[in-house]
Amino acid sequence: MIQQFYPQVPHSYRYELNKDMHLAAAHFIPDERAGQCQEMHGHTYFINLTIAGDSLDELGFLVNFKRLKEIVHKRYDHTLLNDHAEYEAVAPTTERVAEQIWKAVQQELVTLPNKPNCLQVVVRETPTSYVVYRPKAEELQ
Ligand SMILES: Nc1nc2c(c(=O)[nH]1)N=C([C@H](O)[C@H](O)COP(=O)(O)OP(=O)(O)OP(=O)(O)O)CN2
Ligand SMILES: [Zn+2]
Repeated sequence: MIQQFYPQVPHSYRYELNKDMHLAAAHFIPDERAGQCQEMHGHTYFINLTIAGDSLDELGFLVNFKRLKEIVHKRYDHTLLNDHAEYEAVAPTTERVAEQIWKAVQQELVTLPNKPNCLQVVVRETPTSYVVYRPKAEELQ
């Protein structure tokens, strides 16, 4: 079980859902300024998604927890992040990973009739390092 305190996102939506997950992935930062991180190495990434909205679907879900896991975990678990198309031009830093996860999740949410939004993505790369990604208001539906 994943237990961690996360930063809160201020909002006025009626419902807020949080989904934790973790996945194993390798990466490297192809720049000599990255030091040791230039070498391929692995992490267990811990991810938290915050989804919010004012309406639920016919099942009473903001969005199915299982679908959120599929979008992120299925795509990245046991992969080399650098191999993914989204990291062809930019390195898979924790910041970029959080941003790409937000894009993938929000892309799904805009297809839902109840129109939830992903307000925050937290990606923990190591026990001492994590990133919080929050979209701009104009990127939300
Ligand atoms: N802003 C960023 N800085 C660093 C990133 C990153 O994605 N964004 N990534 C790395 C490395 O990939 C590394 O895996 C993580 O670095 P770090 O947290 O320094 O890892 P340590 O376990 O060595 O941390 P300690 O707190 O010193 O034990 C580097 N920087
Ligand atoms: Zn790393």
